[in-house]
Amino acid sequence: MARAFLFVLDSFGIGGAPDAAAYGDDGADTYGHIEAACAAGKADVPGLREGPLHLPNMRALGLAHAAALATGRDAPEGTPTGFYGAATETSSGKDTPSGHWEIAGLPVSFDWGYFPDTKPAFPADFTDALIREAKVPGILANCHASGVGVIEEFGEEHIRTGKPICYTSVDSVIQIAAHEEHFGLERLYELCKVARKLADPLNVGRVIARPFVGESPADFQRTPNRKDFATPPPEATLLDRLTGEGRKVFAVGKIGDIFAHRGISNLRKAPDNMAMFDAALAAMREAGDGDFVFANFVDFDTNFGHRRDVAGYAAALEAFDARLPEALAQLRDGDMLMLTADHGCDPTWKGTDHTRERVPVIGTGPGLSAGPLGIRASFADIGESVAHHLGIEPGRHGTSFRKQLSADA
Ligand SMILES: O=P(O)(O)O[C@H]1O[C@H](CO)[C@@H](O)[C@H]1O
Ligand SMILES: [Mn+2]
Ligand SMILES: [Mn+2]
Repeated sequence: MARAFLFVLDSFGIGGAPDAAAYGDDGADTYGHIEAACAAGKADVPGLREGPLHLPNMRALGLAHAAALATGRDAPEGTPTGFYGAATETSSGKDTPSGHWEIAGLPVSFDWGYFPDTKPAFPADFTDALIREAKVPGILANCHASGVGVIEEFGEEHIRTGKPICYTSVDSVIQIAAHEEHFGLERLYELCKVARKLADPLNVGRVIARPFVGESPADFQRTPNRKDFATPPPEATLLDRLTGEGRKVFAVGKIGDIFAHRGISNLRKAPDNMAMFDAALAAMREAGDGDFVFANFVDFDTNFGHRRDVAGYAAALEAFDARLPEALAQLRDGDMLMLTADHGCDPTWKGTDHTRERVPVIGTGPGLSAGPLGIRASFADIGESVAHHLGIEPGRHGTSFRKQLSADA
């Protein structure tokens, strides 16, 4: 029997999406632009990082080769030790649930509900019902916003009035920021549950609790107690199919929230990428034959992509890459480790939102052959390859590339 480990570097796109122009993202390339900025000395922050982007372990697996495939650039020198390809998203949303559900074999074929970039952004019916049912004195913001800025702007008024800060973005989200102590963390979660119920008829992908601490704009800070209230996937995902066969699915980081806690046998959350890496390694040690470890590393997106912090993103990639050998050292016969992403969030791009990009598919395992997988037509090929590797029936979407990885294929 086999085991499979899939690590999602949240927002680590590699450019080249054929439909990027439709999103205003033509040319967006998270990896390519970070690498170029580093090479040009524009991501030198003494004490944090300096010099060219240093990702020796992901490059060895084939990251730069995958990026060349995605963008049509010339392949770099060297022969990767892993299998590598680039995957194109077929779901229309460039958001986290769309990306992850498609990776797990379920492309999103319906349209999410979005809110217009107007003030107010939320329909009056929704806002009125939220205020009434959650018994809050009103709401603040009610617009498109970036999470850190909106807390700086409305945080003090929120503490004074008890009105939660409600905002959205180009994603299908309702985000609610509230102070962990003045408003209360549990109360914020309860408020989000009311918002979740009211958001269902609007087809909104996620309601997100964004707790923060601090007393003034100078020291307001979001805490790791963020919680996503996602709508459940409309069909069985790889996770449901695996647990339905009695396999264990270990969800690390945000994975549990993204799948509305369906198809998950074992949940591990952690406050940051390095702690999530520890949690992923622990799950790898515990996984038995036929089991699946699915981990999301969210700091890339939340702390650096949306914040358009190139040096921070580069440093986070370098820290992740430096730990990859620990995961590789855990691999035993029958194992497959893959790295991918759910969308882009190019820190050199305009605005603060995600960017439409292809994602890398790189991986390895004892006995799996190295070499190119080409451009995969859907992220679903990743989940289908996991299904194939773990020996369960194919799903309805995507094409497995697992056979290409057999030495005897
Ligand atoms: O600016 P913050 O609050 O981090 O918001 C970001 O986080 C949300 C969820 O990933 C996205 O929709 C994006 O708007
Ligand atoms: Mn994401
Ligand atoms: Mn994001």
